[in-house]
Amino acid sequence: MIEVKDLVKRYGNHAAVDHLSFTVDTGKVVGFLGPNGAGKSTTMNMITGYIAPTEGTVLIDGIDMSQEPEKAKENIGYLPEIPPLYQDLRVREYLQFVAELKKLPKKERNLAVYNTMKETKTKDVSERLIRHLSKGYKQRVGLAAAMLGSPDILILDEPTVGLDPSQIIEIRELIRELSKSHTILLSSHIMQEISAVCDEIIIINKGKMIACDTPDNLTKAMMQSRGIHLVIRGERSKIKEALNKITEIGKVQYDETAEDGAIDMTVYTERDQDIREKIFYAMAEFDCPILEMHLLETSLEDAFLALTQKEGQ
Ligand SMILES: Nc1ncnc2c1ncn2[C@@H]1O[C@H](COP(=O)(O)OP(=O)(O)OP(=O)(O)O)[C@@H](O)[C@H]1O
Repeated sequence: MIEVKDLVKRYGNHAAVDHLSFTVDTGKVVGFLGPNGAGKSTTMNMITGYIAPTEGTVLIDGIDMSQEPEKAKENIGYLPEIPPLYQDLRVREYLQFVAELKKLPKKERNLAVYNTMKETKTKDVSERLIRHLSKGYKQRVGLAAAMLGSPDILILDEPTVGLDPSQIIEIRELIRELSKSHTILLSSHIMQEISAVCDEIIIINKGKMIACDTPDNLTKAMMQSRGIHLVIRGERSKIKEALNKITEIGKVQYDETAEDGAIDMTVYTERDQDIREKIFYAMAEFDCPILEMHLLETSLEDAFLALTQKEGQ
């Protein structure tokens, strides 16, 4: 479990992280989302004990990172945005070296390296020089290094940045697999990325938390209005009269005529309300058959942009 309480990091007068508090419960995969410069890496560096906070505390399974850093770090595997790989080492050599750094007992190292290579599917490249690996494989090796020592908590900073679409899918699948046995905090600036694998999403901007919820709830909560697209046969005046009966409707946007004698439009409700049945009965009362009706869903990407743009202005 990760507990972040009132965390602040100042560089001069600039607060890169500004009173941030959140919890990542054991076994959960939490996405840490924000635009470039939002403070994600700075926060992760404080959680993993790489930099000290200006204010606030980080508890890893109840152990205070600033009071007992060695003990707190024992249970964390960290994949920084740019993994510090030694380009001139072979994959197995590098992982052996990391195992030594992590003070794994000598007789356990070979098996630990073998197991992490198996889990991260890097066995095939174990004897290759790191400099000759593709970006996707380098990321896997970074992940393997983070996993050595079997930490329960994995902190992954933008693990798919710079990868091509097929490599992104592979890393995403790997994270999904790891999520079965780890607590994971994963950062990204791409909403789609995070919603695919996370139980919960924390959105930060300018060092502050602006939202924290499940991907679904976040989408719902962020929908300021819900659109319903309609194609209705009938006179415009009659349709307008019918719609006037539905008090929840905020705005009606008429589009091009869909087909002869039919009106194509989008109606918006002010809140997250489903008025499809009301539309059905109102149109039936005015003898205006509904030819088409469907909800326009707000995507998580839209919600994220709306949030960060609003905050960023
Ligand atoms: N060592 C530093 N000295 C001064 N300012 C810094 C330092 N490290 C980070 N910052 C500033 O703190 C803010 C947050 O940076 P951070 O790298 O944490 O953002 P991020 O969300 O990880 O962004 P990105 O996705 O671009 O890596 C930025 O404005 C950055 O310029």
